[in-house]
Amino acid sequence: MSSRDLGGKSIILRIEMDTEEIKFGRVVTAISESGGDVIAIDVIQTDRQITVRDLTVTVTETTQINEIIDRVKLLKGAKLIHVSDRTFLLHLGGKIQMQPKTPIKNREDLSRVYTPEVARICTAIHEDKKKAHTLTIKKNTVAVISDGSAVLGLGNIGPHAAMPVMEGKAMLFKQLAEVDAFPICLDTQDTEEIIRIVKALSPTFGGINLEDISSPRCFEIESRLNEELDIPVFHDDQHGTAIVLYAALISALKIVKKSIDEIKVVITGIGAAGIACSKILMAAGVKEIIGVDREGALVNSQSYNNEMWNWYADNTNPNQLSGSLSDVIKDADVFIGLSAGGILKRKDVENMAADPIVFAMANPTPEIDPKEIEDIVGVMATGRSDYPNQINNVLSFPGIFRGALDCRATEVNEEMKLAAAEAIASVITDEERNSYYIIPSVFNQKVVEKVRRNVIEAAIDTNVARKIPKQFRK
Ligand SMILES: NC(=O)c1ccc[n+]([C@@H]2O[C@H](COP(=O)([O-])OP(=O)(O)OC[C@H]3O[C@@H](n4cnc5c(N)ncnc54)[C@H](O)[C@@H]3O)[C@@H](O)[C@H]2O)c1
Ligand SMILES: O=C(O)C[C@H](O)C(=O)O
Ligand SMILES: [Mg+2]
Repeated sequence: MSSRDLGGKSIILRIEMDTEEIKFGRVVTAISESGGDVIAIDVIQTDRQITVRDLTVTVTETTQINEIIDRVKLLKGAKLIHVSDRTFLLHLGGKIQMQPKTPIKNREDLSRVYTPEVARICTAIHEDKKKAHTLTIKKNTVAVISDGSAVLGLGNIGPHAAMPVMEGKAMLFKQLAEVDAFPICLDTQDTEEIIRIVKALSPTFGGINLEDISSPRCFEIESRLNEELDIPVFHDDQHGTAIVLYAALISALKIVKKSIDEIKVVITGIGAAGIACSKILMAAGVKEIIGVDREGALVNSQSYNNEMWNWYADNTNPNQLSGSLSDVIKDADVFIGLSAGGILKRKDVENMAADPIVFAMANPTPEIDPKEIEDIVGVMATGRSDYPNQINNVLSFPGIFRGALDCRATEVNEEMKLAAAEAIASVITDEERNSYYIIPSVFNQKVVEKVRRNVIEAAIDTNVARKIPKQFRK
């Protein structure tokens, strides 16, 4: 695969040219020398001397966009009128909208959906609260709630800046699983206040997907809400990620022919995702996990100002390896990155055991660029959609909530999470599996249906389903 196939971004440059001063070919050459690839040309206006063209240009790195702009501005006879970034264009006005299910065409419709007839529905729900599940959007609606404190790997960028990610999650819920999801970004990072607000919002929703809330606050917020609410509360960055990671690791180990109880795993970023992934791997039989955060490997001889880290240090790193990532990664079979872009070096991967598995899952920039190590890895994966092997929680959250809503589950318990991981892993057959295809694509239609089915079965088996969907009745 060429580097151009990976991570392409495109911009449209509107350029006015004085044909007596500059030839079009010079403009194209300048763009390509700055790393851009002109993939389409639209003539907007032309007369004998002046022509205006829109050039669609793809780049592999965002930094190349500025280089191209600066270079074109220097060309004598060419004037850059404007630059449109297609990603920004797509975000104008946000990415989702509300739509009524039925039109209000006349007075009769009006009195049904609204006063006076709607009052009968309100009274029915007042008399039997369960009816909210059938007579309101609660049946099919999930809140995607963030406080903007750990947005992708961008960190604490606040609630306004978190919104595009939450809108994106809402789109995916709808497109992949027909779940109506509503993004809500809170202007508070106070644990108690978040718990209070989410509880107060909960009557509207059939489930709560917590997103991009940093650790350790995310643990308390999720567990308290789960105790206090009767609808599923699921922190996507913890469990959604762990489920998909586990499915991908089962598959990758088959390729490198290693057994789960013999591998040494190094995980960077001992936050929400890193801790949840570690726990699922321990439950699956991994014996040696070393967690590395900013100050190096977590060891139980140290006491941390973070209860989760103290627990983590007591329950991992059996050989008490200490030091930096480069120190502890020697002979590791698996690297799992859930920290920040660019922190893993080629030298570190060279020091790993034979056929190393590298899952660099930080978003949007992975811990290492796959191109740097493609010749030395056994299996490589990232969290991004523009590289092969996308290990991203989008493979789990749509199907999990689809299943949970369909059986009106009161929670998403451990059995349901494991069942979801098995469902994802089962989509790829032994014949299909190869090092570039360890995990199904987000667009593989079998994923949501298999996850949904497994989640409902596990919910029924563990008595957390309040409704048995028809196809599951014995
Ligand atoms: N691919 C996926 O599906 C997926 C899912 C969840 C999270 N992630 C990614 O994982 C990362 C962490 O997300 P989170 O929700 O756990 O956030 P978090 O804030 O809860 O945890 C991040 C942890 O990484 C540590 N960290 C940051 N920079 C580091 C560095 N240079 N070296 C070592 N440790 C470092 C932080 O100290 C923190 O403990 C983000 O990049 C996020 O995009 C990916
Ligand atoms: O949003 C994503 O792409 C995955 C994950 O939830 C993350 O925070 O990185
Ligand atoms: Mg997230």
